[in-house]
Amino acid sequence: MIGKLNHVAIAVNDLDAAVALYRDTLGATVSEAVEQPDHGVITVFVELPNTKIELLYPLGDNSPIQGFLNKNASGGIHHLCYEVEDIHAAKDKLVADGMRILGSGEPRIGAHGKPILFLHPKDFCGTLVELEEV
Ligand SMILES: CC[C@@H](C(=O)O)C(=O)SCCNC(=O)CCNC(=O)[C@H](O)C(C)(C)COP(=O)(O)OP(=O)(O)OC[C@H]1O[C@@H](n2cnc3c(N)ncnc32)[C@H](O)[C@@H]1OP(=O)(O)O
Ligand SMILES: [Co+2]
Repeated sequence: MIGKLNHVAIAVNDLDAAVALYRDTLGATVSEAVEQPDHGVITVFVELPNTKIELLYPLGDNSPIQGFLNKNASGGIHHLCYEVEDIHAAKDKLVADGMRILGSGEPRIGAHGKPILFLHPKDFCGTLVELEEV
């Protein structure tokens, strides 16, 4: 079902410092910061030859990453995003297999303008998983 690794997301407490680290210290190509009000985060994408790093910073009072940052003061790997061809077919199979879809349970539009959904970390080896239809 899953295809390529679309991105690895890292939650950060200092977005400017994280951008400087990837752009200036590691020499990567880094996007502008984009507010994602529907998701309660600000995103910066770091382009790598084989995948992307998504730097996440909280936006608003109810950011879904705030609890994670409260527990991880230095930030840390927040989720992995795998590509799927048909997100509704993927969702139906996962639900049939007893996996929990987070939020409303229905796909939403993500940072790349494509449908995404999130799977509960307790169902996936302690790792929050995002699926993105490509
Ligand atoms: C920009 C759009 C999009 C894209 O296109 O790329 C994005 O990436 S948006 C990114 C931000 N959005 C989300 O993360 C949405 C899905 N996340 C959630 O719904 C919540 O963050 C959560 C996963 C349900 C966690 O909610 P929270 O309130 O912080 O914690 P809980 O207490 O409910 O956590 C239960 C349990 O799970 C552990 N946990 C929490 N977050 C993670 C994580 N990122 N990775 C691994 N484990 C995680 C948490 O520690 C709790 O465990 P216990 O302490 O053992 O109970
Ligand atoms: Co993501």
